[in-house]
Amino acid sequence: MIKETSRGMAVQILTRVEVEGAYANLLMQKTIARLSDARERQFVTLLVNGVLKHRLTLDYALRLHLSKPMSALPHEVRAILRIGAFQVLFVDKVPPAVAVNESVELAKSFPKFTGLVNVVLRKVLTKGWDIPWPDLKRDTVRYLSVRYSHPEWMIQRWLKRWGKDETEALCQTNNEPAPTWIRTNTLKISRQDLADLLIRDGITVELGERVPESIRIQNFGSLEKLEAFKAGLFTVQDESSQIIAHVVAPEAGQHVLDACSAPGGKTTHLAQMMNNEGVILAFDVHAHKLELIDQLAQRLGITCIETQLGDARDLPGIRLDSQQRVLVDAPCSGLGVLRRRADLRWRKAEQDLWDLPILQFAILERAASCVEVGGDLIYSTCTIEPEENFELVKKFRSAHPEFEAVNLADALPFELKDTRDIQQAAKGMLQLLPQRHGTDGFFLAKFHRRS
Ligand SMILES: C[S@@+](CC[C@H](N)C(=O)[O-])C[C@H]1O[C@@H](n2cnc3c(N)ncnc32)[C@H](O)[C@@H]1O
Repeated sequence: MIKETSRGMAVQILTRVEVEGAYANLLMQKTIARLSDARERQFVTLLVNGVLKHRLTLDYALRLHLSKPMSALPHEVRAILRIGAFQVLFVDKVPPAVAVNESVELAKSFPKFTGLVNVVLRKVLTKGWDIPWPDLKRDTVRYLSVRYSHPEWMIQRWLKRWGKDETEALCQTNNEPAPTWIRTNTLKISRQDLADLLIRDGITVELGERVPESIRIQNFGSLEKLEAFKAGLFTVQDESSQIIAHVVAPEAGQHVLDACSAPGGKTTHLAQMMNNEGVILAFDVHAHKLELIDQLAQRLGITCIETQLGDARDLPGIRLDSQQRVLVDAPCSGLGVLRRRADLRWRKAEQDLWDLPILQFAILERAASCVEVGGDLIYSTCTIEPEENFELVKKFRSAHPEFEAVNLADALPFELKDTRDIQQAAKGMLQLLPQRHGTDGFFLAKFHRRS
């Protein structure tokens, strides 16, 4: 049995993720709840997310000192080696010798492998980053894949689209820790007043430049414990996601449909913009996720949302031409948020980029049929792949001439600077890219139904 220390817990979580395919985030939340010390909880999170993200690089570095493949070792021993190598190579605040000794301690639960863990990690420590990488020029895909721990199929796509330098920059950004953004609940407080409250709680704040409600926060413990959180003064939402409600631009009293709404980040933002007046029909295909919307709305003091269980390809009970605004925040591959979701890169396959656009297109078409004449349709995803974004929108536009593109320069809450973005925006579309914009990868498009 592995000890219940913070490193031991990280080994348990990583083992279950690998063996059972468990979702790292959910499992981690449950497991670290057993720890009373916030710093220990943070350390487990750092180890688990770090190993998940950098797994390919770590295995490459470890394999140099192993006579057999990692797959020949018990799962727990693999996790111990990866955690040890991660601390040695990536974590400055842990002295490398401590990282190795603690890993050897853990490996004592697997006596046959204690010596191996000791020898291999000491070699990793001695070599450091002096690693013989694949040749960058001759084998660019493999180099970028093992150097930045991304699947080769992703690298191949991005290289074709953007070339080596930009692909490398994207991979680097994906490996950085994601910033935490919150959205002010403007039904209850102004952004400045909220920022002042948070500063009094010792939190570092920075007002966002793209969205008038956004605040970037640092140096916080458990957000749920803050009075401002309990009072519903804010919710956690990336700044790029906060752009969407501004582009939808609903007005108080309107009928709005949110076709894929859970867990309710954008739905509740729409409600704020409508001053909680009107009706938002919030659909989702998963009942348990609809409960999250209800809980969030309750905490934020929002009452104009009606959650409805249903497939957005059917939208049962919704009349044609009945909605003034329709949002399709589609289920997608999520390739724009790899820095935020540590294990996502290993959960996706290129096949998803064939299957998802079929679902996305069917949802978009049905949702479009609900837009009233003179109303607006907004499509968004958190991916950077053209099949789910530009190509899908192009197909939709040619099938639906009753919709015209809305120039996003007039709809966005911030000014575009890059000429490429300005040109795209004039055609009603915008692709935010982590490596260019420093945001999550996000796509949005807006169409107006002609009268
Ligand atoms: C990108 S997420 C939506 C995020 C949400 N708009 C927010 O801001 O919090 C996509 C959602 O679509 C839902 N979904 C997937 N397939 C669906 C379908 N066929 N019909 C309706 N919802 C679906 C998923 O359950 C997921 O909650």
